[in-house]
Amino acid sequence: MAARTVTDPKELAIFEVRDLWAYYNEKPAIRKVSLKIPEKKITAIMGPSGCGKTTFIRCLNRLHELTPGASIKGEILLRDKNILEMDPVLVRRKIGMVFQRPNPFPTMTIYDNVIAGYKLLGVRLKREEADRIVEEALRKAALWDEVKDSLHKRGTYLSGGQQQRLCIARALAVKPEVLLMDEPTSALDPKSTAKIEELIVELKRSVTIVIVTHNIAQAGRVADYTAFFYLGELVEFGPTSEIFTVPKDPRTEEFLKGKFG
Ligand SMILES: Nc1ncnc2c1ncn2[C@@H]1O[C@H](COP(=O)(O)OP(=O)(O)OP(=O)(O)O)[C@@H](O)[C@H]1O
Repeated sequence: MAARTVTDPKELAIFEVRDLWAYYNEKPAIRKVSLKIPEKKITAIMGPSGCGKTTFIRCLNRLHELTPGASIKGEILLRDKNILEMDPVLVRRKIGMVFQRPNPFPTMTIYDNVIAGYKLLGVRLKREEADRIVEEALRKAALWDEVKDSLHKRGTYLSGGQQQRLCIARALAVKPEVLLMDEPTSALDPKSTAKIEELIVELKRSVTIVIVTHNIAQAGRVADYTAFFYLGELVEFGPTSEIFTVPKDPRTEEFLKGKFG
């Protein structure tokens, strides 16, 4: 069945994915996916376990190809430039990622975690500049007030929810154009989850967000657009309000009713 890929024509697409295939040892996990991801919006990638959600977003910042035996075919245009032909380090600077489990660098302080991206890129920052970047990123991640007096303590001293916001600050510090989030709240309690969801909605003013979520209610709460994947294919894509109320494909409807995975 053909995928429905509707976005409001007034929305600017930051990504245009064309005929994307992604493989593990020649076995396809993503099959001929085409979609446009709108800029400064939140797009949720939804679907049952194993349908290719994580593989798909890992293609968007070229992490997929780091898996042994993995390969990609197709085009991923970031503002008309194919990222598959760009320097992967530059791609990952423009397209940040936050993972399922908070993963601050355990031996580093909160401060050093936030500017770790610059160190990895070999960029030397003056003290005042580093201070400014750290404060700005922690404020954007809604963590500044909680940590401003303990910047030189280790990141791992924070609670799980705070650690995840620290990881968001670390990703934001290098000023990405897109933030990919792979089930960012699945390891968190409801209160920390609510705080991160609030933050995600706030962040779309400055950055495009693509979020993988198992949680249908979460997609409904935060996402402007939703893509539904099944067995590596994009089944349906459109404004969340439409996908949730009038899904065009029976597989989307079944999923939304909780009938599988
Ligand atoms: N490193 C790997 N090597 C081989 N196959 C893999 C690897 N990672 C994922 N796969 C396979 O690719 C397919 C898509 O997996 P992926 O993790 O992208 O799905 P997902 O929708 O994110 O799943 P989940 O919701 O369970 O996290 C699955 O069939 C999975 O078994």
